[in-house]
Amino acid sequence: MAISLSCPPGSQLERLRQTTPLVHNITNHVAMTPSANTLLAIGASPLMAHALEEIQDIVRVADVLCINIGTLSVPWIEAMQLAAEAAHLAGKPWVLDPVGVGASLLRQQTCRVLLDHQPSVIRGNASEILALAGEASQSRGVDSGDDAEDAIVRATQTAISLAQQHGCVVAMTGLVDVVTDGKQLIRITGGHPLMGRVTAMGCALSSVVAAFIAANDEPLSATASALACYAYAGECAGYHATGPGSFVPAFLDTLYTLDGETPPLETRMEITNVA
Ligand SMILES: Nc1ncnc2c1ncn2[C@@H]1O[C@H](COP(=O)(O)OP(=O)(O)O)[C@@H](O)[C@H]1O
Ligand SMILES: Cc1ncsc1CCOP(=O)(O)O
Ligand SMILES: [Mg+2]
Repeated sequence: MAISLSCPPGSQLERLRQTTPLVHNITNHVAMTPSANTLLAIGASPLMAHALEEIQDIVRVADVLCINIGTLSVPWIEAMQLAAEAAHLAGKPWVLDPVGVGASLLRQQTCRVLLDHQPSVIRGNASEILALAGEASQSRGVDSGDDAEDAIVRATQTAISLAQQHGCVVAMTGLVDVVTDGKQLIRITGGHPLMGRVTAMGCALSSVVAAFIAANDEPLSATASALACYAYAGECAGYHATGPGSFVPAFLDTLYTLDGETPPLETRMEITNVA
């Protein structure tokens, strides 16, 4: 059953721009600069910080936290745990990006502990969503190997179960994106294959999701809006680009010029009830 969003996506982007949320990122070495540039382009304020000694101060001052496990080390894991706990206790929203969780035991154990601190949103590709739930996946390092139609169908069910189990929103991205809170499922179309040929596009998206949920009250529709903006910008940039090199500046420029008048992002969304 298709229903309309309670809050039009254009106004969610507008609220982001009006409030300029401060997004605290504990992210990987690859994604730091791309994520900061992406947040600035869309209208949020990035802050990268991972020192254990300052992590609670940073959580206190930031509007939202995004934890990305892409390049783990033990001191960073301690900081991630402390940050997630502090955010949860302070009632601040936080996003988990389980980069390459199927690739190592360390990543799996880290995610298990982080999940105890109740993320608001989990954002990953299909292989990461399957691996996070302890299911078999064709994980290929940080890239998804579960892009075939049957794998996506299975991973979508897993995303719904994960959302129900952890009481959070799960965003699973790829050729098609799905967002669920375990009750509703929103399918978002758009984007461009070049998005898979540039590193840290998913990581930066997780940070953008964080900015949207900080600026808006309802995490399910805020996450869907973030994904719809991203998909729209990716599609436009892909149209103008001749390859991954020219895609990146075109993508940042499109995010920067998105506004409330941008063609109906809600037309990219199809909503169904699942529970
Ligand atoms: N083949 C594709 N066609 C359209 N959009 C894509 C494609 N692959 C990835 N994307 C988009 O790229 C962004 C990052 O998603 P994804 O590649 O799944 O993340 P990750 O980089 O973490 O694996 C999402 O907005 C997603 O919709
Ligand atoms: C290549 C790589 N290796 C460790 S983290 C990382 C970046 C992954 O970025 P994304 O998940 O957005 O593709
Ligand atoms: Mg990723």
